Amino acid sequence: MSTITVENVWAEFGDQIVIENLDFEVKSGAFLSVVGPSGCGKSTFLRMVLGQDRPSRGRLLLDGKPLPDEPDADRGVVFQRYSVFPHLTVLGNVVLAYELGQSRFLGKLFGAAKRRAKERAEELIVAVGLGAHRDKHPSALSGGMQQRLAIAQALAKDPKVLLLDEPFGALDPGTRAQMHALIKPLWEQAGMTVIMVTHDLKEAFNLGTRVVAFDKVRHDPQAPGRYGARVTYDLDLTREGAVPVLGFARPIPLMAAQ
Ligand SMILES: Nc1ncnc2c1ncn2[C@@H]1O[C@H](COP(=O)(O)OP(=O)(O)OP(=O)(O)O)[C@@H](O)[C@H]1O
Repeated sequence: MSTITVENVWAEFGDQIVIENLDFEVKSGAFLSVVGPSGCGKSTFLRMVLGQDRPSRGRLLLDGKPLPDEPDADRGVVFQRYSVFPHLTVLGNVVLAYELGQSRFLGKLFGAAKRRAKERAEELIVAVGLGAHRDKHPSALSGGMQQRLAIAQALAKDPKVLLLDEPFGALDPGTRAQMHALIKPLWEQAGMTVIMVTHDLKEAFNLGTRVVAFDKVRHDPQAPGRYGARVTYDLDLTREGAVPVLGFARPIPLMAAQ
């Protein structure tokens, strides 16, 4: 199980409100796509779920328990540009990620556990299509291959929740399509809950079981930071004839919202 509850969550930086009052639940095993205009707080939301940022108000729960305030093995993440370790091979990078997931403080495994780490890393490298490249260093990999490596690293921790922040944004359309074909079965097999931030609506709908749009519904021209983004659309794509739960097609002008 890996249900995420977003309970009255706000993100405020000084007097700038970025996110106001997000309140929804992401079912265990869902693939949630988060879309919205630039600067509306999508990455901030993802960082809060990851534990890199804290909500200024509200709570985030995983299976009913508060998510720890710092990243842990329950949560894997892939960013648009992932900083893999340049001095380690493909295999070395995935083994290290596995070791860090298993032995957080030492970051090292020994004996049978080390052998298991290597076996698991090799399975993952094959699963993401890098079997022929396991001894290469990241500098010898294309952008798409580096993202495959980043995905293998994230999966090595066997996370309950996988967070994807524009993971395919820097890839050409062909490689992007290959990555879509790769991520879907990996998600289905692992039974993880996925939250993916993307600017690409087609990608959001192709991969997601649910699409949520963030946007500001109130604007104060005198104080741009006064209002934050909320959920303006929430589409469950597993339902037949899915319809928006909330129907704000466009941001509501300040006067109309009052
Ligand atoms: N630590 C921080 N301190 C101050 N402001 C921050 C911080 N983190 C995020 N912000 C602000 O929050 C706002 C939303 O940023 P965020 O990156 O979450 O948006 P986004 O929707 O992911 O944008 P994009 O689609 O362009 O990546 C921005 O105005 C940003 O400056």
